[in-house]
Amino acid sequence: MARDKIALIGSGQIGGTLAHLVGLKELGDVVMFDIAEGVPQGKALDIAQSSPVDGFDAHLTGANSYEALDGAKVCIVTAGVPRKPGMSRDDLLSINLKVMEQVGAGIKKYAPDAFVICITNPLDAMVWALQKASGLPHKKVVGMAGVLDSARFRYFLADEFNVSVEDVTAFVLGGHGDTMVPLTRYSTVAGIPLPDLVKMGWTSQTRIDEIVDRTRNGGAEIVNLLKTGSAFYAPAASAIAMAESYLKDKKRVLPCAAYLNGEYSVKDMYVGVPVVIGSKGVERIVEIELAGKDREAFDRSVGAVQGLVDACKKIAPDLLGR
Ligand SMILES: NC(=O)c1ccc[n+]([C@@H]2O[C@H](COP(=O)([O-])OP(=O)(O)OC[C@H]3O[C@@H](n4cnc5c(N)ncnc54)[C@H](O)[C@@H]3O)[C@@H](O)[C@H]2O)c1
Ligand SMILES: O=C(O)C[C@H](O)C(=O)O
Repeated sequence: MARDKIALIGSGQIGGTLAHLVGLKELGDVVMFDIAEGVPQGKALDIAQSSPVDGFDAHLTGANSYEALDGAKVCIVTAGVPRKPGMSRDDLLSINLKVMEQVGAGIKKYAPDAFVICITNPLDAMVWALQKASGLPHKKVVGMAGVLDSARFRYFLADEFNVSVEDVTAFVLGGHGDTMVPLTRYSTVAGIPLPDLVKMGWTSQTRIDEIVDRTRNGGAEIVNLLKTGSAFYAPAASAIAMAESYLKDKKRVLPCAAYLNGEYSVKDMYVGVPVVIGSKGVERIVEIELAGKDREAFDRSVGAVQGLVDACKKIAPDLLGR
């Protein structure tokens, strides 16, 4: 059986980690694409040379031309620039918007049947622009952020309770920015929601509030430590979970930036909500009940994403006609 082709558009920190994970997990053959000459070729060769040691079979190549995407089953987009200390993700909007226009055109021409996962920031606006620029169906274009933000929340909670990360579930919804919404009511240890764990004396509301705050600032914490760029191991692992659910039709329920057309009372926008990912792409939007403070926080977050999408529309009005 021929292996699936996975195209990684952007071969920087996340792109390289993605290629390595695709190999280690034997998810398919990899084509790494970048505008930097030699970088995708060098990384692909380096990772290919690790395959005899780790015992995986995958064909890895690098390219500087969009033709290399031809026939890709999955495209994962990290092309663009990351932020540095003192910057917000939103500061990347105008530079990365131009990149999304180029990448969208490349995908439209060479990989129109692919499942596309966007990672480039500011995420919710960039996945919106990428869908417009590529013209692919909404259910085949999705953004990665919620899996990462929820993984951070899960990790901090597991650490707080001194339990396995495997037994902690969490959902972080909304936009991938300072307004993201970690949902305590839908976050659990072995099925026990966080508010019940507070009542049981496992922790205090103050500690939960501190963990929520750390989760919201999880990206900036790493940017400030690295100084030269942003997180890449956990973001790559998160996108791989989404790609794997598509390739293996696992139908995992994952928080992703998905296109909403009325769900959650949001129209024509990508925002983080739980979705089912299977072989058809985003197969279902899971509409959970949001009440009180959670609903207010979600609406505030949607407002922030709307502001970024409006900025995209101003900078690139031609995207709207697509
Ligand atoms: N959604 C998330 O949760 C999340 C998490 C981490 C990082 N990010 C974002 O992902 C993006 C990539 O992060 P990184 O750490 O891999 O950055 P990086 O700088 O290491 O890699 C980006 C790559 O994109 C390439 N590139 C730039 N313009 C391009 C173009 N027009 N066409 C093709 N390639 C192009 C660069 O040459 C570089 O190799 C950033 O925007 C970052 O903010 C998002
Ligand atoms: O924080 C960033 O700029 C990168 C990414 O969005 C993250 O959350 O790690």
